Amino acid sequence: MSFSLIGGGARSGKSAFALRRALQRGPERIFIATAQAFDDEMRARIDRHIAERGSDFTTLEAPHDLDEVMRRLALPPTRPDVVVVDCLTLWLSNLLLADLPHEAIERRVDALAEVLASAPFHTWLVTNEVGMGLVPETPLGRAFRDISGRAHQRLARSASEVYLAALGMVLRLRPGPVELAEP
Ligand SMILES: Nc1nc2c(ncn2[C@@H]2O[C@H](COP(=O)(O)OP(=O)(O)OP(=O)(O)O)[C@@H](O)[C@H]2O)c(=O)[nH]1
Repeated sequence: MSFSLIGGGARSGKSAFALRRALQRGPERIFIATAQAFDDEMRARIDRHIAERGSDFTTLEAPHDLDEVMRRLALPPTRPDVVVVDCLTLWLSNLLLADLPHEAIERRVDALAEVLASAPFHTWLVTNEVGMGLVPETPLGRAFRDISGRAHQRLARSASEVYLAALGMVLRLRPGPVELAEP
């Protein structure tokens, strides 16, 4: 079908925007989280998100196998109306931290782009726009920045819509012309 890519910085409102838009689709909604709760602060944050979503979405967790989970969802009998993936960048960092070679990660991004574009439901793919600050000090940080940037270029090529959340607004980059919306 088609997918929307939405990026932005931390607390830019990108996830809330994607969730609101997803609510406008059919009643079978799935939320796929790629985050893992490694400490109490993250656990509390995740619990808040779960409470906010309430019963509007069925939650799946896919910190490493996002591409595989999307492939399975695209097959009958599972047929959601809409899927929200939050977020691409954490999935990429999970793969990097699992020591996957960079080329293998890029192949998985390709596979993800293909399944998102062909799935029989719409997907909102949330991501963090990284790389606009200082050059990261560590090789791992630099690899993450580069892999994220390349993944965004790849995914934007296949996305039917692309949005950027910044300065408390959501800017629609595709389809043009540029449009402003409340975050
Ligand atoms: N494991 C897990 N993670 C979740 C769940 N719900 C949300 N998350 C994670 O929470 C993270 C987003 O939370 P925040 O850090 O508060 O949001 P943010 O990206 O800084 O802010 P926004 O730009 O407003 O979206 C995402 O990485 C999600 O994967 C869940 O049910 N389980």
